[in-house]
Amino acid sequence: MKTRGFEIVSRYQEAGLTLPKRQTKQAAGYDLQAAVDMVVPTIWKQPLAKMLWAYCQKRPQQGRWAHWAEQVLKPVLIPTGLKAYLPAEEVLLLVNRSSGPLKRGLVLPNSVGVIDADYYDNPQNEGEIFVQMLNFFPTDRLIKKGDRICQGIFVPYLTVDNDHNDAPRRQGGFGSSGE
Ligand SMILES: O=c1ccn([C@H]2C[C@H](O)[C@@H](COP(=O)(O)OP(=O)(O)OP(=O)(O)O)O2)c(=O)[nH]1
Ligand SMILES: [Mg+2]
Repeated sequence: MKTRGFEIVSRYQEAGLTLPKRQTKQAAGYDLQAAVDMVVPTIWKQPLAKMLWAYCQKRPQQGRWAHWAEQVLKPVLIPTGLKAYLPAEEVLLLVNRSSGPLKRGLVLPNSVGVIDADYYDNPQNEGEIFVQMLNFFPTDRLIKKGDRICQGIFVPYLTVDNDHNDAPRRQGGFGSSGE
């Protein structure tokens, strides 16, 4: 019987990913790994990126620099290649590892990632879990495939009285329900 768990999404079936594990007997969190190598640029480049960005707005032919500025100004979205199934009355919370900021300067700009039960197998991206990251250390950080980037904790959530939720099923993530 399936209750809650992680699965590998279709596009990473052949990528040799491993499912998240708890590292100690009573660890609450399942450590999620990066599915690919990815650079998280230092936010120290942001003042420069901001200037370049403004410059490029006036000169659209500078597309390459605009692209560079955009990469530096936005959090990086790290694919995990995973989706999670869970009961309707539970949520999977993505939280940083304590060593993330201390040893690597890495933070989740959304603080806690909320993975809803109806995100699983959604029509847009199959429910693939992404981790947002910013790097406040002064140098770029290379995250390697297989690095443990955050931890996922399954928890029950509560609803208010008379919660007649007739909203549709989730179609995607990151703003899919509108602004
Ligand atoms: O760190 C995160 C946070 C969210 N999600 C996915 C799962 C979640 O179910 C969906 C929507 O997240 P949330 O409700 O927090 O974001 P939103 O900006 O409100 O998007 P939406 O309008 O789609 O609800 O995006 C991730 O993959 N990683
Ligand atoms: Mg939402």
